[in-house]
Amino acid sequence: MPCLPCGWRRQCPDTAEVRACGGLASSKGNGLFATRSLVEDELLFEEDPVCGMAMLMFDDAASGRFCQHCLVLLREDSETVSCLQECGASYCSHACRDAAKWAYHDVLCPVANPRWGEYVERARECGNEYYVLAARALASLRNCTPADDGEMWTRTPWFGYAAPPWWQTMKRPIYDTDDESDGDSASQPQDLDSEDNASLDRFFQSAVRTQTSEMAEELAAILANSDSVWSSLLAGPQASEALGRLMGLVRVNSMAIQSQTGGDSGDDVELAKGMAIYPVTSAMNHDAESNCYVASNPSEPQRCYVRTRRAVAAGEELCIDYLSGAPYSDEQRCDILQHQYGIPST
Ligand SMILES: C[S@@+](CC[C@H](N)C(=O)[O-])C[C@H]1O[C@@H](n2cnc3c(N)ncnc32)[C@H](O)[C@@H]1O
Repeated sequence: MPCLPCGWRRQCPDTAEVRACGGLASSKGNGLFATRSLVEDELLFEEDPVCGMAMLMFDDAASGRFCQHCLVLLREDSETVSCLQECGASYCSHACRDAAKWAYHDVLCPVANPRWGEYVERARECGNEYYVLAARALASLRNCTPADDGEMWTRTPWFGYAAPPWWQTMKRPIYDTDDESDGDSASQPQDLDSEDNASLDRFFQSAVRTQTSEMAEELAAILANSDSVWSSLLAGPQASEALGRLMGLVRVNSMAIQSQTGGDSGDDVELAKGMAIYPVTSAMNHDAESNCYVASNPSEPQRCYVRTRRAVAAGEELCIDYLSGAPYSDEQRCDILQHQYGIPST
């Protein structure tokens, strides 16, 4: 297979560069910095997701109505293009079908590979579409040549992206003890002390690791015939760690995307939700008082546009608000930032 440009490698625009946050901010890892002064509402750059990873979140009702690759609405009067294996996936154009096929669909098609259908079903049972995004990311590697040496993870084109083990990016669920509808409130222990909590946390993390290990084994089998150069990522005892870090990468770097291509308001608004990883945008750290924001255009839902909110000096870090526009209380925001992203409350 020819070595085609790999979307994971970050190609910065001339307005910005990725580098380590130094000094007191060094615990943030890398960040994106302005290479020159910028004016208010300046378009810094625009980009598409790496390997075209827009996807629907197990939303069967919506999935037939939106392009499976770019999430644009498939209008009744417009021509659609179907997966050549006839798995039911529809696309808005040949370009989208080809892009999906190149990135992941020729190996991750439930007709070409029935084990893939089973994997998606398991991901759905786990209520976790990150497993699907992680699989797409791994499948996309077959188009990339590994860097020269080092252990396999350091040779991936996403080496350098934040990738905590994903069991560190989630909080043990707390079930609603007020909800008596399931009659199970007696099983919810009240007044746990810190030792009980720590023990339940350990139990939860170990269950997540076991689940990840099973999914890694399944994914290794699915990719076995297509992904030989990279198969060692999911081989041996390190397999669950590798998938766990990839899941963590997906969890802390993906952005919600939304397609809204019906009427402006009322019942005829069509909504589809997806997630995607943007190579350069994913280098941007969070700031509640951010100097930049991410905009999108409903007719091109997967493309993101990063713009300044205010004038920015050369050398200043460029940040976005990770939870911008989300209807969370201050307490919920702190909780999500801390548990999902590992960002301490200020
Ligand atoms: C999308 S990545 C941002 C780029 C990342 N710093 C890197 O090195 O690739 C999100 C991760 O960056 C770190 N991060 C982002 N904003 C932060 C902040 N305000 N304070 C501390 N860490 C932050 C957290 O580890 C978070 O999970």
